[in-house]
Amino acid sequence: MKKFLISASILSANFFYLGDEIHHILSAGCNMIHFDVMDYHYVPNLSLGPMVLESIRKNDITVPIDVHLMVSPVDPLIIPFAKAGATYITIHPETTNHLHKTLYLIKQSGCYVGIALNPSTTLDFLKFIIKDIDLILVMSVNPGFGGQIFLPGILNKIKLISCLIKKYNNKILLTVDGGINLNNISKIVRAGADIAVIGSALFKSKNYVETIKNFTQRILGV
Ligand SMILES: O=C(CO)[C@@H](O)[C@H](O)COP(=O)(O)O
Repeated sequence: MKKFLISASILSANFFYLGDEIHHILSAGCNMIHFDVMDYHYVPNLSLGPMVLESIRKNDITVPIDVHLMVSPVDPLIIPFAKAGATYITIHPETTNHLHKTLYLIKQSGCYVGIALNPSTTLDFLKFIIKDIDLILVMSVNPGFGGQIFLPGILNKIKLISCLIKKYNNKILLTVDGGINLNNISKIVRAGADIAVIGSALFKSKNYVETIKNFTQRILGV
């Protein structure tokens, strides 16, 4: 049985104190870091580059880091983020012309392979790559910004993907990203998720320890 993990989306952190923010969320009990990369082209926002990731790794942060590349074209950024210390590299299928080649490039770079699905992305193509991936990131908001509202229709999509994973490749980690809060976390766990990416519900809260404790209670209560 997979242990349910909480991944902190540092896009919502206070960048002035990024190092402290990371230490605080990890000592509060977060298991992973979610690192959003945006290029002002694939999504209408600009965020973090490999230098920031490298600084995080140079400061003894050893937890898994999922680098979510919301950039197009995606291939040129895979090696720089792998070298900077990514554990998972997660890409959107529409940001490459040759998906298998891109997945292979991630694997060759020494990282685990993730695929991100926008709310409107259908699941048909998954059967052709399901043996080649380690993580599926189900977007429950349209990518580009933290602080958006969870799209309730995505719960069914999580259930469908969870069934596919159980049938074809049970090692895949099913991750849900966008608008997760204390009111919907139980439903997300029940739908079959393995990892919750949490941004504003964590970083905009007053007390990270309390917040993670509250999330954990709800997760364990499922
Ligand atoms: O990738 C994205 C948005 O594009 C997410 O990782 C968000 O940054 C999650 O933040 P919240 O929705 O939890 O505030």
